[in-house]
Amino acid sequence: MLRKCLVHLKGWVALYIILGFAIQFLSSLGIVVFQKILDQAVDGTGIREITHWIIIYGALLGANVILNYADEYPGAHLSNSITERLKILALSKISRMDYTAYQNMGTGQMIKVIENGAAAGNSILFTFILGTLHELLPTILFSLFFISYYDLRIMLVIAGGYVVIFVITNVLLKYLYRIKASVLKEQEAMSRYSIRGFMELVVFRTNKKYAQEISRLNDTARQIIRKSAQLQMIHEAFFALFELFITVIKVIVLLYGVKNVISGQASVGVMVALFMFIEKIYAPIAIFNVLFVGYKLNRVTYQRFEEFLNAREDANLEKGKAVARLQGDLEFREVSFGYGEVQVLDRLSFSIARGTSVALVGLSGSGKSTVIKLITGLLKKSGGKLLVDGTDIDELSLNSYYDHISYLSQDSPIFDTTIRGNMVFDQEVPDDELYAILDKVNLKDKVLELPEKLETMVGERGLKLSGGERQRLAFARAVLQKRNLIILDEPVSALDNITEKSLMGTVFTEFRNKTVIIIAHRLNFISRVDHILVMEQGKLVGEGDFDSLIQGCDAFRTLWNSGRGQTD
Ligand SMILES: Nc1ncnc2c1ncn2[C@@H]1O[C@H](COP(=O)(O)OP(=O)(O)OP(=O)(O)O)[C@@H](O)[C@H]1O
Repeated sequence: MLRKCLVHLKGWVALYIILGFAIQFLSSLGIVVFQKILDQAVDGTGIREITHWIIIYGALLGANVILNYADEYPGAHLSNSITERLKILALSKISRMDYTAYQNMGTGQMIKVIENGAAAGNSILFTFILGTLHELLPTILFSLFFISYYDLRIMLVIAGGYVVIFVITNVLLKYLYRIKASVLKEQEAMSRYSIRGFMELVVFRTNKKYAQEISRLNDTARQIIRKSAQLQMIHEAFFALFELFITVIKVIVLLYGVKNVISGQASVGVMVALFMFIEKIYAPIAIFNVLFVGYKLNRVTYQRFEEFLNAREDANLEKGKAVARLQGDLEFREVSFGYGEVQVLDRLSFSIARGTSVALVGLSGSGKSTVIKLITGLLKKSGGKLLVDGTDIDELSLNSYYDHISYLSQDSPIFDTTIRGNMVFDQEVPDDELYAILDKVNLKDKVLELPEKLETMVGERGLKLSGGERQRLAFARAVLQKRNLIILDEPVSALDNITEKSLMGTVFTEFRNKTVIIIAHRLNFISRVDHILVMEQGKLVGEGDFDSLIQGCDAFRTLWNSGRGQTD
């Protein structure tokens, strides 16, 4: 994935590296020119000759300033592109991900894995790989080259010392990995605990859950802080170790340098230049060591992101027979489904004829939503056949199937855009038509009252609307879509009885001759549907119209008499 990112940005990468080499070459050349100026001054060369070199020195420094400034642009472009690209990759992964893999991961944990992973990916590519190629490598190469030009032995000692430190680093790294992996796990747990608290203020406040969650977070945070401090100290130890090594080299160079200057074997300029190169080489080698440790640790984080990117995908989204037209005939033939070992549906069989309205009823946990998720292709059956217009759903391309269905779930059926955007996405539909539909779902007056009317932004998950208004707006979208299969998963749970009655009236007129599948706990409108399926513990225990079920199905009668079906 990271390689793909680099290839995608190859032009910028090449420019960034070339600029890095140019900057370091000019800067090293500057030191050599400085050494010449110093030695000529000590030797008593004429001022005209020296001025000539000083102008060259100034020009080199000036050119370097300009290149350094120009270098900022590709740097900023690359660092931002990498993070954003990885986040886009993550969202596009979710668009293809198998639904059960998505459920298993959990939103809070997934967000942390993505955030950490994108940041780690950026550190690996930009900070480590590109940072090494752009700055560290040219600095080290040019410095070693020029040091060897003055004294080959010093160059060899520095290069050898570096190898020793690098080996020690690698040994210590194994210990660091373990701490890092456990910090990551704690961070993901923290995100998992906190994300619902951030998102669902009302539920948490009224259930007085915040105190418990905050105490849980406190424990986790303490672990993270302790382990992160440990990590930081070990990390910094690499830097300190190398600094110590370079200090020894500097003392040795000073000792020999002063001796050679006194005996006339070396010039002051050469000694100063050597010191400048050692200073120059010290920082990148130490930084490389730290970056290398950072890189190895980031790989641990990135691996978790990669596991997410490699999560199972829904093979049916694109592959399979394209659905050009959907009539809306559905048939479950001995369909079974389970979550792991737990069997939820057991050889379920029923048919839904095109153009009919069907209600799925049953006690909580009886398997209604599971049936809907199988019909929408989110869950995959473990046995039997689920036929859509005579073809098994596993053979259909789901993305083409979705062009023909309207699905309204009970929670957040709204997107963070305008009222218009929620109804039509990006289609052009005249305002008159939109208001006519809003009228049908009892939302026209509300929208006309808003200062920005159809252009009003509804907020994240439609939070600026009431629950019932959100559901009615989602209904307006379904009416406008004019699809042949309409799936309504608890569509009226947030509505009062009067609005519910009027909206269900709209359903039966607007969706006449379409296949409509409704899940509902409240059975107020149940006598109006063509067919009712009664579920109990993953099995069908009755089906028929209202009258026949009231007379012949105990489970249905119990549900009806339990008060759910009584209109106020
Ligand atoms: N992700 C899951 N992992 C494991 N079991 C699950 C999962 N989702 C649902 N179940 C189980 O599957 C069974 C059927 O659940 P389902 O959501 O289909 O019921 P339902 O009839 O729609 O319930 P409700 O009316 O409460 O929404 C339940 O026993 C539930 O505990």
